[in-house]
Amino acid sequence: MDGQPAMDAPSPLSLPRTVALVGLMGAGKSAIGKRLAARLGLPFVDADDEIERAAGCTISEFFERYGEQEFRAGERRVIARLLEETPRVLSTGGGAYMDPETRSLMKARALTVWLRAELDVLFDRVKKRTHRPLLRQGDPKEILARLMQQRYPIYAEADIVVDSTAQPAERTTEQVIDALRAHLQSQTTGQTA
Ligand SMILES: Nc1ncnc2c1ncn2[C@@H]1O[C@H](COP(=O)(O)OP(=O)(O)O)[C@@H](O)[C@H]1O
Ligand SMILES: O=C(O)C1=C[C@@H](OP(=O)(O)O)[C@@H](O)[C@H](O)C1
Ligand SMILES: [Mg+2]
Repeated sequence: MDGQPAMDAPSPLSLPRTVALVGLMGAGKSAIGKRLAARLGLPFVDADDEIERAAGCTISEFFERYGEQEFRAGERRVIARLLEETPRVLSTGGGAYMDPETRSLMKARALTVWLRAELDVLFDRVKKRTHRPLLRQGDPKEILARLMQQRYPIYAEADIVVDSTAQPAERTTEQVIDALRAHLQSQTTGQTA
């Protein structure tokens, strides 16, 4: 049996669609997405990186030069393009799923996973970073709390919800894989996840 998987080893996941991570700033979409892609042997793409590449400037510069509305339009175009590619792991920016057009495209073309996190966890992860323009418009913790109120009911429309807690990122990645497996299983057996 050398080189054979153990009898109880889970089978590799076969993903019919791109897995798109949604959630608030600091939820770990970028960090978990990268690990998830490596674990699943899939390409990884971060929509924010693609926007920066396409625009030739940082997200902060984009916001300064053109404003949030233009950013959402660029984000919409970039995500639409990425969703035409073969299945992969796609980390979106926190506002992407709030855009009705982007959201309906993601619902149609991707398996969406909401990384849900509590305020203190989010704040702890974002407080030392300065590259998120929305968090520089006032007190970052208050902004996050307000965005939680506005966005959590919408993020809840995602196919799968996984709690992103103050545990090692590898553990959260495992939980996403388990949740994906359960969801795909329920789809084939006709149960609800
Ligand atoms: N358990 C964890 N899950 C996800 N990120 C974590 C975790 N622990 C620490 N971090 C760190 O928190 C930050 C999360 O930010 P990021 O992945 O950019 O979030 P998002 O893309 O959702 O805004 C990263 O610097 C990451 O390394
Ligand atoms: O929540 C948002 O509206 C945003 C989140 C950011 O991405 P992360 O969620 O990856 O930080 C980035 O897209 C931009 O600063 C706007
Ligand atoms: Mg990110």
